[in-house]
Amino acid sequence: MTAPAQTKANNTSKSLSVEDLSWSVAGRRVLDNISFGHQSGEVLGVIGPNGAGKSSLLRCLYSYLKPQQGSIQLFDKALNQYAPSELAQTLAVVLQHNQVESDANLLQWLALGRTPYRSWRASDQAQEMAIIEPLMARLDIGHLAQQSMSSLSGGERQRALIARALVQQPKLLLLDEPSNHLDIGHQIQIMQMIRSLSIGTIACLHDLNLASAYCDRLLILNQGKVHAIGTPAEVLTRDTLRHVFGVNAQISDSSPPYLKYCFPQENRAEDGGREHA
Ligand SMILES: Nc1ncnc2c1ncn2[C@@H]1O[C@H](COP(=O)(O)OP(=O)(O)OP(=O)(O)O)[C@@H](O)[C@H]1O
Repeated sequence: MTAPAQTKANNTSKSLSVEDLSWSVAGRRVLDNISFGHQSGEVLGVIGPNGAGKSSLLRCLYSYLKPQQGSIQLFDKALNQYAPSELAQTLAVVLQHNQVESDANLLQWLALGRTPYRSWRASDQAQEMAIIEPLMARLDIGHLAQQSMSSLSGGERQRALIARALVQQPKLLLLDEPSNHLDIGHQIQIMQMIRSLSIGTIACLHDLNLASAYCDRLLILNQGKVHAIGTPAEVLTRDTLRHVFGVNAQISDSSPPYLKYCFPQENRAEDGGREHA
């Protein structure tokens, strides 16, 4: 696998700061006292087993869910102080489930990503195309420009969604499973592209090898709590894999570390002590 670029975090300035965040639903605490910072420009991967709270955390970060406790500062301003259009110029989100209800063709649909920047005057189409066309080329969807959104394959639609998020020209990108629906070639292409962006990214990822290869730091969530946060080499340990994910794996000494799973798994979670109540 391609070695990652050097760290993207350009300095110690924070784009996002989360303090003591908790969110409960139906009497259950799904997110429990979460605190972390995101450095400007860095790629932060959020990993953890199914149900750990990754998507819920992301939903809090783009203001869809309102945590009952804690604070979120986005570029030094409280998230709940952002007006909708200001937030759309600051954050772009790609969700895990990528259904798109639209009869528009890809190009028309991508142009809607410029809505937060449009005034009452006619939009500047030439300027919008200068933003959209290079992104279509970069995401390998230029040949689909005239095709209707409803006819795209799952992988094409996923790349279209990422392009649409970037058309917004956000300062921070939130991605929930960006490699969903993608073949391995496009998974690597997307992760490499994310690394090459000048803006920072927070991405929920299930593939720990992709996360290790392409993220500056990883935040491991387990049962709604931060289990660990640090570089892939710091947090991807055999103990964590066994206790959080319930798997046995060999971890290379290389940087970033590469995981090799042991098959068959003789000591799965039930025997290996996953941190379940
Ligand atoms: N609106 C809700 N009502 C009830 N339970 C919820 C709600 N939203 C999330 N949950 C529960 O909170 C837990 C965390 O869900 P979440 O989708 O955040 O996990 P995740 O880490 O993203 O999981 P996955 O890897 O499977 O996508 C799950 O047990 C889920 O069922």
